Amino acid sequence: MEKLVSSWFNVRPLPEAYVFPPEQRPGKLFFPQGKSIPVLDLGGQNRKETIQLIMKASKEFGFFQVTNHGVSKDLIDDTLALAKEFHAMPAEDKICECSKDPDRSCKLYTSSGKYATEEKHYWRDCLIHPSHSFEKYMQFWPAKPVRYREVIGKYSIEVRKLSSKILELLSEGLKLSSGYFSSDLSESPILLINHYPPCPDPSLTLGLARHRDPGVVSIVLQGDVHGLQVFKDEEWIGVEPIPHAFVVNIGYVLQIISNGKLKGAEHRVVTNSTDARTTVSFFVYPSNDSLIEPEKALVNACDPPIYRALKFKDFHVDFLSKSADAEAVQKFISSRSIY
Ligand SMILES: O=C(O)CCC(=O)C(=O)O
Ligand SMILES: [Fe+2]
Repeated sequence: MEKLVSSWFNVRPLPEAYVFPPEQRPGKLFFPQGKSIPVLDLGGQNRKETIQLIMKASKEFGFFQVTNHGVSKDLIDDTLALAKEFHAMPAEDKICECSKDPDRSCKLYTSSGKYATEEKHYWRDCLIHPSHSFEKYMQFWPAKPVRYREVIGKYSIEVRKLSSKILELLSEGLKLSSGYFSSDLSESPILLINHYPPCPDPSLTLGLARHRDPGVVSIVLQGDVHGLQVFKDEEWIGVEPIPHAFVVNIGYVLQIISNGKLKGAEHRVVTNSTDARTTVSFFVYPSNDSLIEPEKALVNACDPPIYRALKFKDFHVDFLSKSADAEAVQKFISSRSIY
């Protein structure tokens, strides 16, 4: 395997393979206070009001944070601690812990996962595995650190409940039936444990390139280190770390189902020179054979489908081949596509 950045991050200067062309570099790393993505209190009593706020945030930003979400602070702290402990292990141990499944359901990679073919590498290592079902996949999760399966198992259950709560609010806001998303549309969630070590020159490189997420929604635990940014009105907005809050964003699948009423926002990760940043992303994914298309109840003669029907696996394979290129993905999913 190519070398994990966490194994050599203190090498100086930043190697050429990580230096992005000037137009893709992060530019300003710090942003004036003021512009920020919405923060929603999910513990509020008024469900109607919560739905209005979540719909407004999903339409205008495609990104928001949630507090009072029902996942305990202790579990969040334990999860982040385990995530950091995993990436702090020696490379041989990490590789060994992620090599148990011949079908590679659990993988450790560096950069984007396309190391051999990408032009530049990202300053990031990533552990990725299915979050459910436990019966099928937990046996392939890392068994070291020793509490990994116990803590990440509990976290997977709680964050999945939170995703269902959020999807219930969104389906009500879209006037879809209750339980709309608790179907094959949310059957195959995955977890990514991202790690961005301190970087010798954060102004020249990226932790993750500008992208939209592929799934229904993503729920990200970003800890207390800055780095995530959202592109809004032609500028990058930093997502302020709020202790124990989750960052939620709309993925392509929900954009397609809602026929563009809700839109995924482009985001990226910048690095810093002093603090390692470890984050946990939970992606709500449909099963591979789910048909993803604009929901019939949301289209009509005046509002025709702007996306075509695709099996999730076909969309996903294509997405992975062109994830950073929003225009290419848009072309592929468009109802006017000539594929
Ligand atoms: O690490 C982060 O803050 C965000 C990660 C992300 O965008 C992703 O996993 O798709
Ligand atoms: Fe993302």
